[in-house]
This record gives sequence, C-alpha cells and structure tokens, in this order.
Amino acid sequence: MLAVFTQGGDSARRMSRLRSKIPLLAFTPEPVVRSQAALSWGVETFLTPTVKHTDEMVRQVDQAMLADHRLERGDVAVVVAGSPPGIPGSTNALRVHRLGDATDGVAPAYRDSGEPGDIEH
Ligand SMILES: Nc1ncnc2c1ncn2[C@@H]1O[C@H](COP(=O)(O)OP(=O)(O)OP(=O)(O)O)[C@@H](O)[C@H]1O
Ligand SMILES: CC(=O)C(=O)O
Repeated sequence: MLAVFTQGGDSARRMSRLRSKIPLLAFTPEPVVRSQAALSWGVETFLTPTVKHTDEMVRQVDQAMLADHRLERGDVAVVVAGSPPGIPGSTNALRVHRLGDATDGVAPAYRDSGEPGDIEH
C-alpha cells in the first residue's frame, strides 16, 4: 500500500500516472483536492486534518488502515510526503512504515504526536 500526502493534488496525480499494481491512497486536508484526486486513476482518497509533523501523518495512515481492518498490524506501507509538512510543492520524502507503530506508540516521537483528529473516508 502506498500513501501520498498532498495539499495541491499534484503528488497524487503523479503517483496515479505510474499505474502501480499496489493500492494508492491519497491523504489531503483540502476537500476540493480530495474530490479532484478521487477522479484520478486508481486513487482512493481520505480527508485528513492538517498536521505539523510527518509522525502525525503515519499515525493517520495507521488509523485509516487499522480502523477498517484493511490491513493488519505489522503490514508495511510506503508513505510519500513533504517533510516538514505544510508547504505545497515540497514533496521530498519516502518512508517505509510498519502499520501500528504510530498508534501503538513504539517510539517516543509517536507518543508525543497526540491525537490528530478525525479522518474522513
Ligand atoms: N494533512 C497534511 N498536513 C500538512 N501538510 C500536508 C498534509 N497533506 C499534505 N501535506 C503537505 O503537502 C505537500 C505536498 O503537497 P502537493 O501535493 O501540493 O505537493 P506537490 O504535488 O509537490 O505540489 P504542487 O501542487 O505545488 O506542484 C507536502 O509538503 C506534504 O507534506
Ligand atoms: C514521508 C515521511 O513520513 C517522512 O518524511 O518521515
């Protein structure tokens, strides 16, 4: 599973163009971008709160995937984002994340990152 965090939508469009065989999920804080991204090939969209740290992004991925039992703890997700978050056009990071690590708080940074709010699918 590949999760892309996008503010303007370009990153989601670029990932969609690759026609990957693995599921592509786009997370955005912008309702309009969410609607546009949903029209791109193979993209499933999630509306998320704006975050300040990439650790909060992976927490959102954990919440979205584990709540629906879409994936299991220990499954691996690839997360593409801009680090630090909040600057459109700054996508520059790829992280391999083990699902559950953020919501389980396996590292101190995850325990500090708090509740990001609701994710709307
Ligand atoms: N929920 C969020 N909270 C904070 N920042 C976010 C969130 N979702 C995405 N971002 C940030 O948005 C940026 C990527 O947005 P975008 O998709 O617009 O980039 P891009 O495609 O490179 O830009 P552009 O559309 O300007 O060409 C990254 O810095 C990413 O961290
Ligand atoms: C992409 C991401 O989650 C990071 O920069 O850590």
